[in-house]
Amino acid sequence: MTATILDGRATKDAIFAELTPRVSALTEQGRTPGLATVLVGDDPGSHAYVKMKHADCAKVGINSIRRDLPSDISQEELFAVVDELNADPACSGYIVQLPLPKHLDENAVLQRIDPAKDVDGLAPLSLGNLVLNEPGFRPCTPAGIIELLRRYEVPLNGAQVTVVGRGLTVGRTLGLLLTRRDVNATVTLCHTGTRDLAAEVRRADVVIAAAGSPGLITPDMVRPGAAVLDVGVSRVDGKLTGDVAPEVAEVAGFLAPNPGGVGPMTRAMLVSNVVEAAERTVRR
Ligand SMILES: Nc1nc2c(c(=O)[nH]1)N[C@@H](CN(C=O)c1ccc(C(=O)N[C@@H](CCC(=O)O)C(=O)O)cc1)CN2
Repeated sequence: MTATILDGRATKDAIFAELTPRVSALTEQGRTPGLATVLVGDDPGSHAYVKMKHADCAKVGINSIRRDLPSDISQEELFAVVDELNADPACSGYIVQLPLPKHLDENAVLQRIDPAKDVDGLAPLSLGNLVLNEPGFRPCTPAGIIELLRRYEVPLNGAQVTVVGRGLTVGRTLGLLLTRRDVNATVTLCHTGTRDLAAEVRRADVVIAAAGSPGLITPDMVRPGAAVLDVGVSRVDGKLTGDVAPEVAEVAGFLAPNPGGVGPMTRAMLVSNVVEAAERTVRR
């Protein structure tokens, strides 16, 4: 068996094609959406992601604003940038690229983002809305994973999903989205304290690997026919390496590779959230 590839790049392009007329309609009304990014420091991965986000904006006709800041910026100086973007009418929404340098309080920064502009869905109010099942922006990677599975018709209703990794941007928030009534999956959230990871992965219909541990998921751990999504990011000898061993493609029914799977979907969901933020904004 060779897995059907869950092609995140093609799916992102399809989503962009759906979003472009909505952006054009806003532009005709003088309400072109604007995405701002806040990038602190010189981490090459973060720089690459931010560059891709601005290229995406250009593709669909969204304005972009960049705030690239030095790694020794103080908390107060960073707050001032956040406050400026909260007040800027040209900015429909913005993201603070994570992780931030260790001396900065990430949670305090996320807390300061205007919830109406939180297109990353990672600020406390957005996370609270997710827990309470209230409308609001959803975190981009979990939303992208569910959208990718939906478009390839991988069943989630009643499915056993094993998520590996409990980070904020993927595992923790994905568990909340997958267990909503409208998705209805049963979720096992694994982490470094999980006693028998292989057993948890083996009983899954869908495996989402987001541990950042190269080659962690091996073919013997995967139930034949299962859907496997590789979200882990590590650099091995300068090369992007995922959590899923390449041989898993011979056992899985569906595979979201890394790169080319969930990463582009994260960006598609971000652009979608920016368009929604601009549509919600009442003209002054
Ligand atoms: N504020 C946030 N910070 C981070 C998030 C996030 O959702 N919000 N998630 C990750 C990084 N991330 C988004 O910022 C991200 C990861 C991957 C990709 C992507 O398109 N990857 C490509 C390949 C990239 C490469 O070759 O290096 C792919 O998978 O095909 C986009 C965005 C952490 N920080």
